[in-house]
Amino acid sequence: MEKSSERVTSSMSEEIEIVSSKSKEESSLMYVMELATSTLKPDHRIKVQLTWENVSYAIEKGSELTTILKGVSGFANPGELLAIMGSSGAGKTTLLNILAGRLKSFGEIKINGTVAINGTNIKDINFGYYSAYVTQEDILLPTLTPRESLLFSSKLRLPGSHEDHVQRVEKIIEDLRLTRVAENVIGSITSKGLSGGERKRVCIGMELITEPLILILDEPTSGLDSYTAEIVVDLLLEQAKKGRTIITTIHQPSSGVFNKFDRLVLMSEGNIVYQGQQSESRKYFAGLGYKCPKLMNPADYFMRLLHVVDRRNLSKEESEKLKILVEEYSSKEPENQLVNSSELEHLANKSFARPSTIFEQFWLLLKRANINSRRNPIFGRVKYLQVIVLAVLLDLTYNSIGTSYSSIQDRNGVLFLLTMTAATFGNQNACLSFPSELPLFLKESKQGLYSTISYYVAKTIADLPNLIIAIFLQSIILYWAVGLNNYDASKFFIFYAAALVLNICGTGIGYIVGALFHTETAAMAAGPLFVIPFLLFAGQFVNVERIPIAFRWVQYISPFKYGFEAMSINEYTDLNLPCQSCDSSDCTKCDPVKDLGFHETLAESFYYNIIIVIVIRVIAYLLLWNTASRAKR
Ligand SMILES: Nc1ncnc2c1ncn2[C@@H]1O[C@H](COP(=O)(O)OP(=O)(O)OP(=O)(O)O)[C@@H](O)[C@H]1O
Repeated sequence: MEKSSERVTSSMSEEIEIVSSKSKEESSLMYVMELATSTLKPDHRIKVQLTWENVSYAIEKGSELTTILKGVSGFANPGELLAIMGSSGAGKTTLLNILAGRLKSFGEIKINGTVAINGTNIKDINFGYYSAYVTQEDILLPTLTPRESLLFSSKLRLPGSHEDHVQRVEKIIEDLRLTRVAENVIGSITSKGLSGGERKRVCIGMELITEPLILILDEPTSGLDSYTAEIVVDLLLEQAKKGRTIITTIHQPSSGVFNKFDRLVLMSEGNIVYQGQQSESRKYFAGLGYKCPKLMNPADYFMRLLHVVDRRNLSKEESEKLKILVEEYSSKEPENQLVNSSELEHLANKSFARPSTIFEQFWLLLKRANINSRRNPIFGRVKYLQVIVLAVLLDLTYNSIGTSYSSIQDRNGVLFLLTMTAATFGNQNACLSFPSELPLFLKESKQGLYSTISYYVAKTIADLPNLIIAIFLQSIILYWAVGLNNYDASKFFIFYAAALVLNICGTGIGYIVGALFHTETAAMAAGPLFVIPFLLFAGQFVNVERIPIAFRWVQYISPFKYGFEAMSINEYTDLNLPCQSCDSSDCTKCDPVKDLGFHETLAESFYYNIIIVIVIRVIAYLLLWNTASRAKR
């Protein structure tokens, strides 16, 4: 929310004001006109140098202080690709995240030092306006195509007409050589789709949409074969040639990839032990007595040189080696920065113009969620398969249930099985699909692209059509075949409405579990715990009048109790069933609803369930909002 409000602060008048304070050459009328009418992306002619000075990162737990970064300094120049390498646990990702402004002192984490662009501390400007960050994991919606992903990314980030966005996206598709796969569904590890390299290029493309002047990437080649890794690095070099400042951490580059870096930062145990031109690195280490064999990949050699067996307990040999490397690096003449930050243009505190109102955001998210919901097998094919198989199974088992006394057990069985499956299928499906979308939501929410409410309402609405159709199909297939109450047409529709509300409840509980547990596996494991108590006290397993007093309250908040009750009242009203002991003369009519211990009317059971649906959805929203707020810190 904070960031999105920052985004609004930019206005055309501010842009013009900023321009007027610039050098004579830049404030030519043409330039003013161009900026004033631009789509408010950073001006690509500005060159940005990123510097960091004496950056330290420590974790203070009581009296124990663990220092992860030990006061490191350095710079990244425009037009260059800077690679940060080092042994595992050296502090590469920590440094990268500090440079990207993603880590702040908080609680036990203490961060010191300054990070600046063109001499301005990144804390004093909206760094997100000038920079973009590509995470190590590919955060994408697997159901979308690259073209769709880029188009939504463009529309959510920048203002402009549909044609502007399409043009921008097509240019990126061409630049990132994604034309051949632009219409293919992205897919994921479990569902076939784009290759790892193609997915990574889509991720980079989604960040390049705003034409950032600084691009920061966390291990963009991890998991890729050496050839694909080279393609990705080539693309980064192309972006650097356009004047961008590119910083990336990288794990084990092939020699082909290594030789492409312009500059190199080598880290060990929170220290920088080399910083300079990549082409000079072999010579530098050879000068210290660490000569890389001619036929060996220098990256492998440096990794072996910097490797330590146990970070907390360095051997004597490792400590001595590290001491020499750190001392030699400190005594080295400071590297010529090539671009002096004082010569670079001072950067103003600009923000992106707000691309859309909350309703436009909602509309865009609804369109995206709709595509996702239509193509998502969990909410699509799997859901239909679940309900159809269940309906056919019930048809075959209960076929023409009849109106004998024993049909009461069968009717209760059918209705409760439907209640149970609504709870479990809905819950499971949401537990599987909701957390899988969470990383993208959190990333975009952190970038301030939209509000949690826009996302949540769009997602909730988009998931409904499949549910409405699937439950209708299920009801049609089983209602008459099983032989449920056929008194009049309203019976079927009330049954359908109760089943639908039950399914909406089941899905809603899945959203709660997903928002609480964040990963599919954890949500799937925890999911049943959130439905079993409500099912236990829904009236079938234990007569509601016999529920222990301590647990009696559970039935009042159980959506499955009210759903089962609504279906039972609908089923048994206007249905003449004989009593068990009926001997024709003084036969009293059976009352299975009363036998189940239900007291509400049909309207009341619907009313309470609708309130519960709303409460469940509000709880899921609050949990999601809380997760998003925590991720923004
Ligand atoms: N918040 C934290 N709490 C505790 N330890 C942390 C925290 N953040 C980082 N560390 C530790 O700091 C060290 C450096 O972490 P970092 O992720 O920066 O290493 P890295 O060089 O990127 O390693 P790798 O290549 O294995 O990803 C690691 O030992 C990590 O466990």
